[in-house]
Amino acid sequence: MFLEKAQAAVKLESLSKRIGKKLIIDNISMSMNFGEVFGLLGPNGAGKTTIIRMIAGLIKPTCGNVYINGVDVQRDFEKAISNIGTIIENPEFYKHLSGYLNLKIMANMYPDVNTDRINEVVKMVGLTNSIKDRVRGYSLGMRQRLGIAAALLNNPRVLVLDEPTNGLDPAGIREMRDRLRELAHKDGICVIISSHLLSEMELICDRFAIIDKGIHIETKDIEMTGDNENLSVSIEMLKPVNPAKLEKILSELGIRANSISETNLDIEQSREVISKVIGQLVRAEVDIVSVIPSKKTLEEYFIEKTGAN
Ligand SMILES: Nc1ncnc2c1ncn2[C@@H]1O[C@H](COP(=O)(O)OP(=O)(O)OP(=O)(O)O)[C@@H](O)[C@H]1O
Repeated sequence: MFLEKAQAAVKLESLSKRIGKKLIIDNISMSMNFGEVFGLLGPNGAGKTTIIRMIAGLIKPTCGNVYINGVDVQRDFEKAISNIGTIIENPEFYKHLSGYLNLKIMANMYPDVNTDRINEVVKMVGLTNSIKDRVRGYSLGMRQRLGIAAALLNNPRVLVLDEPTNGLDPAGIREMRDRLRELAHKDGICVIISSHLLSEMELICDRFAIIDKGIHIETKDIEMTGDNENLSVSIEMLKPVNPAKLEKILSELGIRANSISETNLDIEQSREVISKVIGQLVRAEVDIVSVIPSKKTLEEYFIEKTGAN
């Protein structure tokens, strides 16, 4: 267990892919860990699917290496790939059969997958109550989850999903998010997903890499997409206050607001200064209703980093 934690689940080392004259992936290096949901974020055509296909061993890199749990995919393909469960394209099922029978048929492809394991993966993706129903009656979200169950049959340590939220409604996306986070955080699986739907990725991922035109722009913790040093907050007041009074309080602290009205004050300052402002307002008998931090969205962050419009 200790070894698994120390070892990257997936390591990309100077990875490039050229198709014809086009350099689709340009010298990408990054690592994904066990127990995390890792996102590949980028606009259409950025190269996310190409990276995922190389991780899953479906296409070969032009140069560089992919290691799965320390095993080089090029050198020891079978051993490396035995650690991976993947859904790259929409999985096909026999619609007239139950979810359970579909899994049973797929389980026959593996030597060690028994009924217990089938029941286990069904539970992991939250399909226990409907697994005996025909797939024809499943919602898209349920089919996606059945696909994940199929990808988990062989007990992979790495799960790779290309655009898993595609086409799902908000409830389906929430369900998918909860399942994927549980697989990572509870079962210790490294879950890698790609998407260009930034707001959803912000909710699902622990870390994400921004990819643009085949280039790795940077990797970030989701927690760090908010401004590290300064925090933007909106302070709402119960009763109208003369803005001049508010301005005076701020100027005594040597700061200015982004905007001031009789009932609202927007400031962007360090946590310490924000705390002082709140203290001064309270001492000046300004009744505060709420202080709401406005976190930078992933979308704003992404646009800032890639200059995309
Ligand atoms: N077999 C191929 N032959 C030629 N070009 C290709 C091939 N596969 C991918 N590409 C090109 O490589 C680039 C990256 O494609 P890729 O599908 O990896 O992007 P993506 O980030 O997954 O995009 P999307 O979000 O639209 O799925 C695109 O410009 C695409 O046209």
